[in-house]
Amino acid sequence: MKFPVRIGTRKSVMALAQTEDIAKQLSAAASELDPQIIKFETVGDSDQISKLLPHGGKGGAFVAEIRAAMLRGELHCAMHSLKDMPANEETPGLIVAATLARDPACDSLVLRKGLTLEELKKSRGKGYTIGTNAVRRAAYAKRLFPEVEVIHFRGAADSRMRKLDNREKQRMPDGSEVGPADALIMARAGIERVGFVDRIAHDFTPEEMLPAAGQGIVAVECPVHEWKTRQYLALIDNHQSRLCCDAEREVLWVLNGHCNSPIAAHSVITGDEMTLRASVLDLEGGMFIEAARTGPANRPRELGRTVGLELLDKGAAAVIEKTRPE
Ligand SMILES: NCc1[nH]cc(CCC(=O)O)c1CC(=O)O
Repeated sequence: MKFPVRIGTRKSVMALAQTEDIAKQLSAAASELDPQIIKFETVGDSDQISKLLPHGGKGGAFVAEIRAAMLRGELHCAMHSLKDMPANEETPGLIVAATLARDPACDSLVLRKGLTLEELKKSRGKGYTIGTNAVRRAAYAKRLFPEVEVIHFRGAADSRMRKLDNREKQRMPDGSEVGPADALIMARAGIERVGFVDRIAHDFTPEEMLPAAGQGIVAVECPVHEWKTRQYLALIDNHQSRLCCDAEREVLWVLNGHCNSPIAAHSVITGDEMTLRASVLDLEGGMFIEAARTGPANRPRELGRTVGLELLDKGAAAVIEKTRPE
């Protein structure tokens, strides 16, 4: 007897690769399972021009429609990039039932053909454009290449690559155009999942660019009452990922971040200790508030709370409020 498991996902190349990974891990963990991938086109995907805010930010744009389908009982579970899941609002009735083993958490630099990292460094970015829509990446990019122009650039990972290579401009919400981009900053995990690893010119170290909370972790969300599904998902839950997830998301929770908050949080486990670093950046990249602590790896929320409170002590709330969408 086969048990169907209906897994909801967005239908971008990256999202499908992540969902196929879940399906493969479930089949390997329990041969009686028959994972089925149910594809959704979300507002966040179909509208590639607007900033995400009109759709309720990342959480609203990408996560809400699939969550609603789960709550209606149409799905057993759903794939999310943990990074895209808001941490400052709970969805009653849903739980993160599995976090897969983490892929690299770092951000990477991708360059158009003909441009080298040396040239970008030597020029301090002068005369070049870097495409990203993340305030965090923009702020770090400005610190690394002070004279670079950061331009709004969004779309699925594979379509960003195509726009870079074809030297396409990016249309803006008000009808104007920016670009083309000379370089992009994207998550290494996403680049790997869409098959463009050979285009990576540089992996940023955590000192150069601290990743977003949850970056590189695929999460499976599930209705709390789906006991059978939860039991199966427990088989593919990775303990270390879960600890990092809890620590990094606690920082977001303490800071009451919003979808556009310039917050970074990244944890590393060594033996039975965890080191958690987090930062809050102001929009122009002029101000970096940072905190780092090491503590027992099996107390991730305590560590997250300590680091979050230290950031607040150092003035993080004012910076976060400044960037809050109207
Ligand atoms: N916002 C889109 C998104 N959500 C998760 C990833 C990367 C993969 C991951 O962090 O698991 C990306 C693309 C990017 O940030 O470049």
